[in-house]
Amino acid sequence: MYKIRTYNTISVKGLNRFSREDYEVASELPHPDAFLIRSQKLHDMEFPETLKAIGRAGAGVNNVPLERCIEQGIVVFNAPGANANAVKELVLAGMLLGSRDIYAGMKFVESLDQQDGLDPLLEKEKKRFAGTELIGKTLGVVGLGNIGSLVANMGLALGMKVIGYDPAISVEAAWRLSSDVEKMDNLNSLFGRADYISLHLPVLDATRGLVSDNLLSGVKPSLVLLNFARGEIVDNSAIVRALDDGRMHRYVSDFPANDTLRHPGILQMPHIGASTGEAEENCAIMVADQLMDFLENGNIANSVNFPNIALPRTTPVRVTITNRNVPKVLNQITAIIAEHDINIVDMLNKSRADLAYNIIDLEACPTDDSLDALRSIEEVINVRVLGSCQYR
Ligand SMILES: NC(=O)C1=CN([C@@H]2O[C@H](COP(=O)(O)OP(=O)(O)OC[C@H]3O[C@@H](n4cnc5c(N)ncnc54)[C@H](O)[C@@H]3O)[C@@H](O)[C@H]2O)C=CC1
Ligand SMILES: O=C(O)CCC(=O)C(=O)O
Repeated sequence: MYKIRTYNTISVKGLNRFSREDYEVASELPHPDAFLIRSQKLHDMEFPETLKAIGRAGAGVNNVPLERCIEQGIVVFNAPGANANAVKELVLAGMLLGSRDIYAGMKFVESLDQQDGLDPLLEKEKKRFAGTELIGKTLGVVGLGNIGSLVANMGLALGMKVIGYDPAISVEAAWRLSSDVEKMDNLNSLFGRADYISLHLPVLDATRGLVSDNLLSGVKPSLVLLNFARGEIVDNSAIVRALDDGRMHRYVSDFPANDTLRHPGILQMPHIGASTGEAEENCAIMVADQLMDFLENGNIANSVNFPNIALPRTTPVRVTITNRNVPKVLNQITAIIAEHDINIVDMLNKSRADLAYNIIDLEACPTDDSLDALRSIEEVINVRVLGSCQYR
């Protein structure tokens, strides 16, 4: 029986992927094989020894200590693209909220009491809530991955001029992106040209505090900056300074913080970019399927720290081995298996940065001695036996 410990609200459709015969799934569960999480912060948590995988039902993995997971041989999965449409649609709402004074207008209407002269009052006051249109304006998109490429294409569909910046765009994302999106190789020029800027990049050491006084020094006073990426990418004090000095128009953010609360130029939402039934389902299903294929078959898809790897099952007995990616480990592994007279029927080895991962299908169950020998190789981080001899 595999054990999945859940954190946060995970869609039932995803949880139902785990069969009741083979999986125990609960929020309070000792000795879990895997965690299934959304925004749960794991940096300060000590991991149980049994933990083999973490499934992040979403895109951003800044809540997971990736380096520690590499050291401990824990595979971290995410759900690339599964919530991208939900975020794109909320960006559209953010752009409209940033350019028309919808929110203030609605608050004004809510403040009114029943009265005889309602119509003339509305007609008199409505000029306070006038705005501008999106058509013809320039949208700058920073980060052209799953979400950014959808936002960029949406901007074109709305009749906007779209400029984009992504120094590490993937081949798939580049294919998704319309050729009408102008590629910029300089972030300062993008910030100088855009009327709307939408951020869709991950928070990394290199992107923390990226939107700073420097970038905001040359922006248009009409600028609406949208942050549905992460709060840490933006220096909030620089935003407040730019708004207070009239150097930009609005900041629309999915990441409220103490220093941005109640500012008239800041419109904030409680991190709801991915909060739609569809996105929650897509993410949970994708990650549940990935966790099951890993736990049952050792295959890895959409990992952010391990190589992606899949080998069709050729025998009922499969061993997976994670090791540090240095020369000669594979030789030692195959030599030990041969010394114990076990035939290898099929195997696959892949590496990613400092890690290597092996899937080995065997003709017979490995003996305790052979497993001890494999585990004692200095660079081996973990060894799992899958299939009919899960005795260790
Ligand atoms: N508000 C919300 O609820 C949600 C927020 N997010 C956030 O949005 C981020 C992006 O999500 P996806 O598009 O799904 O990820 P993705 O991985 O598909 O795309 C991220 C893109 O950012 C690019 N990038 C990396 N460093 C960059 C830099 N310095 N400048 C410009 N581009 C850079 C990458 O090359 C990649 O193409 C996530 O990392 C997460 O933090 C994602 C989903 C929901
Ligand atoms: O699970 C959520 O609601 C957060 C989504 C998110 O921020 C992400 O996928 O990166």
